[in-house]
Amino acid sequence: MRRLAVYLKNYKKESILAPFFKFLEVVFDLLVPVVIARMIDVGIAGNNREVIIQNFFILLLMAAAGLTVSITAQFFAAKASTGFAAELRQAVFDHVQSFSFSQLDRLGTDTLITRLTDDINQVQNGLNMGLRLLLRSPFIVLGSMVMAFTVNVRCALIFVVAIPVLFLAVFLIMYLSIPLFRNVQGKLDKVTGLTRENLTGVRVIRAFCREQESVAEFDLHNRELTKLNEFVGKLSALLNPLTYVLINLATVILISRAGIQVHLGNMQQGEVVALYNYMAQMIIELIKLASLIITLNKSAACAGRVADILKITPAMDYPEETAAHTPSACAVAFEHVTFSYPDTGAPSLSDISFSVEKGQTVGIIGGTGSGKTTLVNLIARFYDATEGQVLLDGQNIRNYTQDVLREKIGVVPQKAALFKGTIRENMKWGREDATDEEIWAALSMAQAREIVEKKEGQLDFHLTQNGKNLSGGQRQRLTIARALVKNPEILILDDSASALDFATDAALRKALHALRGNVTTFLVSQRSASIRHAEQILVLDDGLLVGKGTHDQLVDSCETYREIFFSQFPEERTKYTENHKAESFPASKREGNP
Ligand SMILES: Nc1ncnc2c1ncn2[C@@H]1O[C@H](COP(=O)(O)OP(=O)(O)OP(=O)(O)O)[C@@H](O)[C@H]1O
Repeated sequence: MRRLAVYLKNYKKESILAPFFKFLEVVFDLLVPVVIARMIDVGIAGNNREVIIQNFFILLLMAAAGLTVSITAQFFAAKASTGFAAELRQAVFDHVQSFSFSQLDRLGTDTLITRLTDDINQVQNGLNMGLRLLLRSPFIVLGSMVMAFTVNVRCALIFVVAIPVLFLAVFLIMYLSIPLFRNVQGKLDKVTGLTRENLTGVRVIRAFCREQESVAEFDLHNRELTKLNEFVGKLSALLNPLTYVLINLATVILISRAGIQVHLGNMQQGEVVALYNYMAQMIIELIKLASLIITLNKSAACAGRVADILKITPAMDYPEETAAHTPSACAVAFEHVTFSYPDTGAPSLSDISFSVEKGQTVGIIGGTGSGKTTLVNLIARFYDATEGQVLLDGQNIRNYTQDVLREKIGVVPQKAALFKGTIRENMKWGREDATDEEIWAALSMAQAREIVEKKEGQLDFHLTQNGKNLSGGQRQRLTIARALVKNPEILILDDSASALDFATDAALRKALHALRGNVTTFLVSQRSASIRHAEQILVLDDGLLVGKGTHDQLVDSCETYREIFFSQFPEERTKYTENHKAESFPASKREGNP
């Protein structure tokens, strides 16, 4: 909680004024029984009309004043809590942005969504209630006791016993339910995760007729959440009957004691009514306090979860300034790089070494899960190598500031991600000050010009969330264009042409070829045709670099490459086998010549 308090610093005034006005309301509330007692004992008992009317107007005035201060307190509490929640949400969101991919993988998106939304809402709710009621209820309870002493000391002693017993009951329930609220939020993470997965994959679910299984799984987790919520709810609900029983017991004792005192002539009826009123106020306040404590419990559990996120220090640190270095002819080099994803056993890349000259086009090929994406992710420093080092322009990648690094590298990820907004806005993610001409040039190069020209409003065409109003191939071409707008020194296309037809893929490669000299390009692909003409091809197999060289060199020397290539070009296998035979058994040998 203390970690979160800093986000309240801009709302100090509101955080003080809200309980202050609530305190004024308490004062008015505590004076009401005294005025009523005077009305009864002086006005009614003495048949004094003037006193009755006078006190009636005093009560009206006190009610109006009470209402005004109550609304004012509500206003300040709402202002402080909504402002606090907005700042906290922003801070958590900003903090999450600084997490490394490993940290994001480990935490998972679902829990981050719950913490940024539901958890922060619960904290906001708790703060709002806390500012208004946390002081009011104890004020009223203790104030009632003090006022009871001013009315009759003997009877007031009942309050002295009743109040600690009541507080003990409230504390006990609180102690039992706090840890359970954390579990509830954990289960909510699971339900959020399932909701997200099922809604984003709804088409696949329907295509595979998995609706029933999805519903059953959701049902199971939803029921678990409900069960736990019910249990916590029942535990919390105990609070009301428990406080009622205790307070009613105290009331019975109070009335029987006070009745005797009135009978003996030591007390007046109005004073008994006042004492009863104080007891009634206590009941109401304790009930409010009980529900406040439930809300505060929930809110404390959620605040803890939010604070846990803020506590995480970003695993990836960047220097303040990029270290000075002499430019190298080598754009990218890997020196004995090994990489393991967090919490996984075997490394996804083992002892990888290669170097790439500036302006070269590098093809990366290998089977599914062989480590292609992992390798290019290390070039963009989405992850840090577990062992060995990655060099950019002859300098360790860790010595670059984040901005310099991001400026140097343009990445087109495997999954084309576009954002809600116009095409122009999406293209400008590459470079904020890109002109329309530059955007069109990038679109042409990415074979996306025609797509945009056909759309209403062209660059002003509105993309829906995730670019869902485009086809998969169209989205891919736009993401390639976005990376090209950036004009990076190193361009990484991670299987970015997989949804393109062969002709478009070939045209794209031709256009990228024209970039040579300026840009070092990494082309990850499962298609041999896409990388065949690269100056250097890296062949991965199960995290190992099993071949590097040109296409011809690899066909001769690398079994894995040969297999991939021949599986896609079977006619080449026949040619290769024949040539190979011819080399092994030259014509002279076959004819039996020496
Ligand atoms: N975020 C992750 N956490 C844990 N393991 C991962 C993660 N991403 C990939 N892996 C594992 O690392 C290995 C290499 O994965 P990678 O995505 O680099 O393969 P790839 O060659 O790009 O595959 P594909 O051609 O299918 O895209 C795989 O065994 C995969 O299961």
